[in-house]
Amino acid sequence: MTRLVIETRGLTKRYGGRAAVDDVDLHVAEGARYGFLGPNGSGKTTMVRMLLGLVYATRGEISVLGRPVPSRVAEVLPEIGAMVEGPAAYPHLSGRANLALLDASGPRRGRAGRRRERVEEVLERVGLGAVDRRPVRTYSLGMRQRLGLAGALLNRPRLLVLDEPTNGLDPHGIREVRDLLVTLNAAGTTVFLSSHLLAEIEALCTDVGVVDRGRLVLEDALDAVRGPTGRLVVRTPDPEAAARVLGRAVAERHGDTLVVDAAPGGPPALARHLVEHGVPLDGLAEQRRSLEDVVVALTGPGSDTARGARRNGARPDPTSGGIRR
Ligand SMILES: Nc1ncnc2c1ncn2[C@@H]1O[C@H](COP(=O)(O)OP(=O)(O)OP(=O)(O)O)[C@@H](O)[C@H]1O
Repeated sequence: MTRLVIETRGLTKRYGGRAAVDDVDLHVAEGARYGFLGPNGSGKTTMVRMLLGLVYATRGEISVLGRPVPSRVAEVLPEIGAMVEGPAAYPHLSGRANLALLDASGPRRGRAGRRRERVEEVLERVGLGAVDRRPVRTYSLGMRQRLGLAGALLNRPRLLVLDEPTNGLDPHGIREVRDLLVTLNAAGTTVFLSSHLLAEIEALCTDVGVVDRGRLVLEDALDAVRGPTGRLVVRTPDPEAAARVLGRAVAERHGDTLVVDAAPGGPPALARHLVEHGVPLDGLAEQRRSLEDVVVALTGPGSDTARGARRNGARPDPTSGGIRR
């Protein structure tokens, strides 16, 4: 049985009459890269803060690394690396000096030399090693974000809990953070991150939880969410000929790409049929549902989650179902 490193039951946080987090049962398996997806204001930060014992729930239970939170949160914090809502740092000190302070205030032990090594190591890991001794007030937002991530790594944590870790990063920085999280995860760290970017979760995560106005509307493995649509995607330098040969089986056409209703025999039979009729092929693949389609289907096209997902860079892709023109 898979071990859960985060589990909540009926977790609810009310501010006045309004539920910021509403009756959420969350399940984060050990070894996962879990994306908690929702638009601004859907309750992500509140959830992250409750997991870390920074905000108390109105109702419900939380277990992190097998211990109840908040009652035994002090036991688990040394095993967690966290970054919540724009990392705080002393602006007049360098990134190094900030990390050294953080390290000294943490549970880590060791001689001064070892502590210095630890700081250098995490600075290198997040790509700030070359940033010399500039004060943090001269850092860009992306650099501050990396510094926060470096702080989260000091513990060599078993679990990383990150609230919008790529906020403020340029595409290059986003890719670097993604690669870093994949590397850490491959070495055994479970990653829980919140994001309002559907494309980011699709690119990085193994599991997804979708939150809409405080409620968890979907939780599953991304592979399961992105199941086959029953159609095939054909790429060909001669789409006219392919369209003639395939006739009514063609459901959609976009440039050199055709989306075709699957026939008995699947991709091999279709490839044979096309080649026998002289249609050259560049590619043939099963079409899979996109996370965007699933989110829209669950929350409605006008929902905050669906709109936010589209606004924030989910690109139409014919290899995924639901291309819209
Ligand atoms: N301390 C607070 N007092 C009152 N309302 C709050 C408080 N913190 C959050 N809320 C409300 O709870 C809801 C969820 O906020 P939360 O910050 O958790 O969402 P979020 O998904 O993290 O959004 P964002 O990405 O904008 O931070 C919002 O309506 C917010 O206004």
